Amino acid sequence: MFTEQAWTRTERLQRAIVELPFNTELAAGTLSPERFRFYLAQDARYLVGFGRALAIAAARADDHDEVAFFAASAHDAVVEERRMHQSYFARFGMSEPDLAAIGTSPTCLAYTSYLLAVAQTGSYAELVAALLPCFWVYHHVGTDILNRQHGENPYREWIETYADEGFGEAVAKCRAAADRTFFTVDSDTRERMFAAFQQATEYEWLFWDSAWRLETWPTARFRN
Ligand SMILES: Cc1ncc(CO)c(N)n1
Repeated sequence: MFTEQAWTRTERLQRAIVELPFNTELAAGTLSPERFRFYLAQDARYLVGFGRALAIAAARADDHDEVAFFAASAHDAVVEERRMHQSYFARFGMSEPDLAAIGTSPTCLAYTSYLLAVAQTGSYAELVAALLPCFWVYHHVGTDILNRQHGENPYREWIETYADEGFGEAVAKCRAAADRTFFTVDSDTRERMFAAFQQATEYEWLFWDSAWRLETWPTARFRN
């Protein structure tokens, strides 16, 4: 099976993700609103890129269930992006100008560019492997954080979205697509699938870490 092996190969990284300051403070409810707002701004942009990569996966899938799964997920990513705009941005006191003032971070641009590059120039197998951590790592983090909850947490709704059973079903479908595809490809492509899974998981680590650091472009000071 691809998915079990891919998880085992990234086990240390998966543990490091759950233990990142961003996630431990999110779990404790002590994360600063500034860091969460920065994260929301980056994630809204990420979700559009992710949605596009999912739509390409839908177009390239050679299995009809996978066409339906990736097309529905593309829809959900963009709908989720809009929901974030409408509810979270209002709740966390973000206006459109505030959002525009937070530039797309190097990590956000790198992650979405990576997914779109694999979508355009990689194989379908590699693309499925690159998309899987976006579902699986999020669900893993969401579930882990939910299990650590006792009492009030201002970030509870965000936590529940990703710990949700519906999101868990998406993880199962994406895993099934990756495992099915793995059996149909040669050994070189299989290695590329493991590498893509690792790469995307590293980007997941970077995404939370960069939100924690309020990451900006060192070159921003040269802009007019
Ligand atoms: C960075 C990132 N990865 C995965 C998800 C899950 O959709 C998300 N919202 N953001």
